[in-house]
Amino acid sequence: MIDHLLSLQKSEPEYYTDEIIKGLALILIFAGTDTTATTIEWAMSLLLNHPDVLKKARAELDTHIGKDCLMEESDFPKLQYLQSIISETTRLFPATPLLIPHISSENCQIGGFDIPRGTILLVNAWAIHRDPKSWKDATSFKPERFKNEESEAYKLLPFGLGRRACPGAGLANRVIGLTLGLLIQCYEWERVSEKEVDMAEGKGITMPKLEPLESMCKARAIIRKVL
Ligand code: HEM
Repeated sequence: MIDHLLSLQKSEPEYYTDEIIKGLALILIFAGTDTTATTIEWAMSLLLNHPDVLKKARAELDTHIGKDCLMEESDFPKLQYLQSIISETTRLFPATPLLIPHISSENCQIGGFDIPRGTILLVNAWAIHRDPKSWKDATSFKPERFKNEESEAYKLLPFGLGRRACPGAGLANRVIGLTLGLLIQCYEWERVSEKEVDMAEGKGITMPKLEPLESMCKARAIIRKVL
């Protein structure tokens, strides 16, 4: 990307200044790292509290990828349950729960409220994702609800919607899917004690866990085969 921007700098130096290029690189790092890492941590925490789901995800990987090679991006279409786990994690714990503030460009009405032009608007994705009017058993972790993607996935908005939606959604899904899939494929995971992992939320632009996740893992046989 930087290579491309530097070549644009040659043809349009007044727009593609070093500062603009630095800004673009920084926003991608800033918007893309913490959000992705936080989502993986929430997903692992949910899996540790739901060993049945973890077992089902591992079985899916063992069935469709096998025990001799590591999953790759091209395997995603075969791993529907893994995708459902990611969707259900971003439903319950959207990394940016209030998305990013927007300003109304015209006078408008939202949900019966008159909104003057220039008003700062926040979308509470966290509350929308847990609204019992939209979701059955709204606060429970049930990846199965996304089995028929068409019926439920359209109600999710962890990446925002429309023209200003997250341009990194595709990359994030691939990085989360690959990381989570490989963690499940390569290790047996367990909680550090009988006690469930604390799912309390901390504060921040991205929503961290209040207590960082601690867990135990044991390498599976596949590690010896592939490394
Ligand atoms: C789980 C991971 C991620 C989540 C939950 C997430 C979520 C979001 C949300 C909610 C927005 C604002 C959308 C709105 O206001 O309507 C946004 C914007 C943005 N995201 Fe992401 N994001 C993630 C990963 C990434 C990655 C990997 C990148 C790039 C490498 C990225 C780059 C951006 C950028 C540049 C914007 C600003 C877009 C604009 O203002 O037009 N994000 N993201």
